[in-house]
Amino acid sequence: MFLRDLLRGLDYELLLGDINEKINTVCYDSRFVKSSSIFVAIKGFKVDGHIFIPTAISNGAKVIIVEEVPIKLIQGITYIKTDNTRLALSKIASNYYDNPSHKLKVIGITGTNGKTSTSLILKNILSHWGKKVGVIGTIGVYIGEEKREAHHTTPESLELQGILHEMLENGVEYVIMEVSSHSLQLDRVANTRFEHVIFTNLTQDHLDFHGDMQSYFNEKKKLFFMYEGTGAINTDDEYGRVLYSELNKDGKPCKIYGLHGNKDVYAKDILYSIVGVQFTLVTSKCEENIYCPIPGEFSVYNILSAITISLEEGIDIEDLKDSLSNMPIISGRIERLNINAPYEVIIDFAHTPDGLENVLKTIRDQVKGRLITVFGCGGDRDKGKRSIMGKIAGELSEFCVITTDNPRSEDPQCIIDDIVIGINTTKCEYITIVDRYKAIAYALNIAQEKDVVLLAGKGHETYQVLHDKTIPFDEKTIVKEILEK
Ligand SMILES: CC(=O)N[C@H]1[C@@H](OP(=O)(O)OP(=O)(O)OC[C@H]2O[C@@H](n3ccc(=O)[nH]c3=O)[C@H](O)[C@@H]2O)O[C@H](CO)[C@@H](O)[C@@H]1O[C@H](C)C(=O)N[C@@H](C)C(=O)N[C@H](CCC(=O)O)C(=O)O
Ligand SMILES: Nc1ncnc2c1ncn2[C@@H]1O[C@H](COP(=O)(O)OP(=O)(O)OP(=O)(O)O)[C@@H](O)[C@H]1O
Ligand SMILES: N[C@H](CCC[C@H](N)C(=O)O)C(=O)O
Ligand SMILES: [Mg+2]
Repeated sequence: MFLRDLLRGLDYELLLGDINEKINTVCYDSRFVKSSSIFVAIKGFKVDGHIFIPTAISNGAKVIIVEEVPIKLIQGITYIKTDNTRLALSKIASNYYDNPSHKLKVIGITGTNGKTSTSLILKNILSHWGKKVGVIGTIGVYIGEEKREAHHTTPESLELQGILHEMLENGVEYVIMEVSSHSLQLDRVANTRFEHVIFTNLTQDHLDFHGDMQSYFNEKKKLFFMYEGTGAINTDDEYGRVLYSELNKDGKPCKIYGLHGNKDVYAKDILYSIVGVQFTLVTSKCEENIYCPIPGEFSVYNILSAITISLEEGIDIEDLKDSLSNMPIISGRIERLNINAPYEVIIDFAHTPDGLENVLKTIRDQVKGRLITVFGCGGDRDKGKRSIMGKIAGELSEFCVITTDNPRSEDPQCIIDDIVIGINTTKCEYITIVDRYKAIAYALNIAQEKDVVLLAGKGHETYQVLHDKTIPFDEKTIVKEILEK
């Protein structure tokens, strides 16, 4: 492959060398550079990738893409300068893999909560319809039914374009992709063509990274300048309404969904139970009974967004109803464990104030005994959400066990102290136990007939990230192990 082909569509300045250079691979990490690579130097949050240029060259890089002109340019090496190397990486990666997103129908989902859940609902609908589907998100990457682990919710552009290319080679027609705000800010999804996009909601999270809600919203909004088909927006959400009014002004095709007021797609006569939801779906063309075995009001929102896109794609309503009623459980999303005990244990990924409030309210209505909540908050992430989550858990539970989530580089006790500030504003009884295994054991030990124990925050995760290592931590196995003892 020639460098000139990889640079197609990119604004750049040739500092030295030749754009007819032959290239084998593209890298943004000097440690993975091989002979005849392009090395893209990225100014990171921790280090400036420009300092690794000499290492990249000694590892075989023939082309260096920079934001800043290096002090010394070496003859025989091609140097390209561009304003934003993360953005350049996305362009080069898309060209390298022959722009796979242009040959796929990529559906992007953004919002604070509900991306993973919605992506898996949509995957099931499209698969049931007979399509081969790819999914890229928090739980992993699916190519059809083959599943792989993922390090990010939305991968770096080079990996993303590689995955899209592989999906295309494997006969995938539709790709459903969670688009995180980090990925929008860091140009991981730039130069990707989206067919449809979904906005689920926006509530507090990631303010450690974005600073404030407006900046967080501005990143999410970027996805809505990247689609060619339809944008589906939850306008029960206040940020969804702002987004819709901005797009409407520009005449961009979008459909709104929700539970309240005038919507293109909405639900009425909703019946909630611990095993699922039932409602009447109303659109301009139909009024149909829908059942889906995923509980909670938030699930109705996720289902409505998936329906909105499915109808845009022309899926037959009977097909749609059939796939929704046979929906498998979503791992770690309000998942009831199959255990031999007089009480229930539910695992959920709620790790934001809104997510926790939603899941607690959903369970609250169904609990005949006490609701015992075991939760913590992640380290090195938005500190402001901790006391809010403490208050919410305290207001909606009979008892809380405050413990560790993924502490990362922080002291777990300090994270717990932040949560305690919030729970102390409520009347809820609680205990703090740093060790999450012991915290779960404590909750199961005090649980009585008809109680529900909610383990919130880790959902599908099978590990715990401590300051110096990642250890196996699978809550489903742990609960069974504790009950067997
Ligand atoms: C905050 C954030 O997103 N950081 C991302 C960012 O890292 P960074 O800027 O700190 O990178 P850095 O370590 O300073 O390195 C700068 C450059 O030097 C290069 N380097 C570094 C060392 C070396 O020896 N040689 C070398 O070339 C690096 O490869 C990099 O290109 O660029 C990296 C490369 O793409 C990402 O892996 C990294 O994700 C980190 C690990 C991360 O944890 N991100 C999370 C917060 C994230 O993205 N989460 C969202 C989900 C959020 C949600 O729930 O909604 C996600 O999409 O996963
Ligand atoms: N539409 C929704 N609105 C609010 N809360 C939701 C919604 N859907 C799911 N939740 C709650 O939020 C938790 C996370 O849901 P999900 O994993 O689908 O979100 P996500 O957007 O993918 O999160 P992440 O950003 O961590 O990838 C769930 O376990 C549930 O408690
Ligand atoms: N995608 C989310 C996952 C959080 C999961 C929770 N268990 C935690 O570690 O905080 C994030 O990176 O903020
Ligand atoms: Mg997710």
